[in-house]
Amino acid sequence: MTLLNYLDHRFLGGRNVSLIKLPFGAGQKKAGVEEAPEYIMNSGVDKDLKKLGYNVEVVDVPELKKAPAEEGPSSKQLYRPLYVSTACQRAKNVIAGELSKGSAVVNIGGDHSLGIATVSAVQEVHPTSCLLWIDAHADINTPDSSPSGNLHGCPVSLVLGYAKPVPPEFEWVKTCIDSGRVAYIGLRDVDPGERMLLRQHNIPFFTMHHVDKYGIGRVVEMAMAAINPDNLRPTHLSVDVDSVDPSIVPATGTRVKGGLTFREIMYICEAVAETRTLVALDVVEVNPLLSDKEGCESTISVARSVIRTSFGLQLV
Ligand SMILES: NC(=[NH2+])NCCC[C@H](N)C(=O)O
Ligand SMILES: [Mn+2]
Ligand SMILES: [Mn+2]
Repeated sequence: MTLLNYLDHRFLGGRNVSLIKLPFGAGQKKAGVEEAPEYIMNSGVDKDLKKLGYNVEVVDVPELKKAPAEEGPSSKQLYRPLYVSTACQRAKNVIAGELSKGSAVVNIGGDHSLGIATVSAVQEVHPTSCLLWIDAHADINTPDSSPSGNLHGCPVSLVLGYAKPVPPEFEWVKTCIDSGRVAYIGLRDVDPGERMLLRQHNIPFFTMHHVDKYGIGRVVEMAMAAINPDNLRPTHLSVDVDSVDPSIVPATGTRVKGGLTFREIMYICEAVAETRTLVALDVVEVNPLLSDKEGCESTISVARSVIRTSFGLQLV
């Protein structure tokens, strides 16, 4: 009997994974999310991946912690647009560099404004890839529709080209993906402007209501059928840990009740691993300062499990 090796990737020749530490948190206002890469790395994710047979490279981008001297005026009511833009431009270059070597990347945030960088980099190197966004939130506010001014609520609108006019700080961001290659799972806190965009552009989204109604198996099947039929596209999986229920992921800045169970998030990662199309994984919004020791450990262990499972832990 021959088994398909779990390392047989459809798009990548080698078995190289770059773990990229992105200590950045100015896409929102709570301190601590920039400390997460250190905590997540210390949980042993590099050893996990080595055990699975990968060559692992750890890349740090420590300069993301340094804010520009002056924020400068912005036309919009955005929080720290210059800092977010500068950091994302830097992160994008580092991520694209790793992807260009033929490696898969794990982008360890940091807050979800880094999605501007991760999607830009993935689409530059793998221009046909699809994006599966796992989140309680849609993060598709435009600078105008954003209720908070926090850019971690806006990355998807920027890469889809929906932010009009584009704030001057983000003119470098290309419209690099189209609505037919983006799907969401886990939504349960969507702003009115976001709902309008999702409907207007026909973006497939599966809320927690759909997860309850159809079960996670059908939901993942429908989401992948919409954006990656027949696994012909590389996959970018962007996991905001607040997609998971706050009872097991309390250390995050925008908790919303009624999230994915541990098995449901693992199922998503397993199903993506099984496609052998994963080129990039984001793990964002862990904030170790927002919970007690136990809550923090639980959150980090979920982040660690997301990484090793997406890279094939359960595959035989
Ligand atoms: N990546 C996140 N946790 N995003 C939360 C976004 C919350 C809200 N929709 C906003 O725009 O501010
Ligand atoms: Mn979120
Ligand atoms: Mn998010």
